Amino acid sequence: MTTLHLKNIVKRYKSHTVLDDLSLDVADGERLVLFGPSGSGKTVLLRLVAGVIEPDEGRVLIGGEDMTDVDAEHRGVGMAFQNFALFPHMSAFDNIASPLTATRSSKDAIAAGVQKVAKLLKIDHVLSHHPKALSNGQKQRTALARALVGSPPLLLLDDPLRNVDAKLRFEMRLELPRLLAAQGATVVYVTQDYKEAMALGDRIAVMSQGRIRQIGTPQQIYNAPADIEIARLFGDPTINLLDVTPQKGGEGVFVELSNVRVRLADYDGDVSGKSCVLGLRPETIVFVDASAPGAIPVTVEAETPLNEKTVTLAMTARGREILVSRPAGTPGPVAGPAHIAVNGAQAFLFDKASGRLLPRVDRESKRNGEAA
Ligand SMILES: Nc1ncnc2c1ncn2[C@@H]1O[C@H](COP(=O)(O)OP(=O)(O)OP(=O)(O)O)[C@@H](O)[C@H]1O
Repeated sequence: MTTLHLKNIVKRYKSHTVLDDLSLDVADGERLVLFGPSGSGKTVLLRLVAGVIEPDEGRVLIGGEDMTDVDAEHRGVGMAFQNFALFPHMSAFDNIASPLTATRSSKDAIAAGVQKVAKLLKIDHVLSHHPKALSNGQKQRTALARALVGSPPLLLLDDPLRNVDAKLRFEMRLELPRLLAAQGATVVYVTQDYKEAMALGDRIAVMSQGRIRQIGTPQQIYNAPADIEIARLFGDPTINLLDVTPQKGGEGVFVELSNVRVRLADYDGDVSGKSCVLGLRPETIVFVDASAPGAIPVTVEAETPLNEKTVTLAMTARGREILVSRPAGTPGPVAGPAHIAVNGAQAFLFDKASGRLLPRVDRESKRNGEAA
């Protein structure tokens, strides 16, 4: 295990600033996921940590040591990239063994090391095969095995599941955390898949345009996305976003949806009269009877049954579209008039002009303040 510190990294390609004064601290043994849209700079950042490319400005510290000017092979880093990058003329065994061969380990030690990691990744039966005789999933595991075999204290994984089929990706998403924990390395893991990010990361750094926009645990980011763009990146189906102007009434702050008041318990009067965007996760909305308190009339337009959930598109009287998600197998309306209820305590308010999440009332400190 080791630590990684990036200090004020700048990387430019001609006039294009790809990494823009980026700083990042990864703790000993932490699994940090770099998550962001295509082109946000994730791969460049990883290659820079590996020592494959140099920053224009800033420092890279591994285990507290300044490695900015140290060659890739002397950084003690294991890497696996999305395109596998296996040597085509070598067997899977030799591919996996290559980092150990480079350090002149004994033949027995190499064989034992390769066998152990190949068994862990369930590719011990294809070790004699050349890459062209391996499935994509086996290639991906071979590349991963090569990254793991030298037990590097810092492991860099660049979207290693991108080129594998959905079934294997699902399995690996379950297996990888255990595997990486057993390895005991500090891990920086790149993905464009928010589910993978949430399954694998102790923390997630959300990147966009060469900067880290938010960093936190998966739950922190899901439950308090820093802005609308991040809220949209996490969640399937995507979060509902509705223009609203909160008001203050006797019972606190509320917004009106089809003339029905939805109380926002986590917000105070500061947001009253502001142009806002209300964020509602589809899984926090439920279908209810017309007589239920807070029932909002809608028309059900379409229903999409997926494996684990059913997603319904509903339309309010004012023509606002709302997605509702419920676990598969639970009953709900298929078409026509219906009613939904919104849980205001699980809603977000974003400032419409800046897109930033508006601060919620810290109930704990409020309570303490009142007690004092
Ligand atoms: N060698 C290079 N020369 C010029 N521009 C480059 C080079 N390498 C990367 N870039 C640019 O840097 C930006 C960030 O690229 P990067 O590969 O890091 O994105 P990414 O977030 O990893 O995307 P993806 O998820 O699609 O892999 C892109 O605009 C890319 O075109």
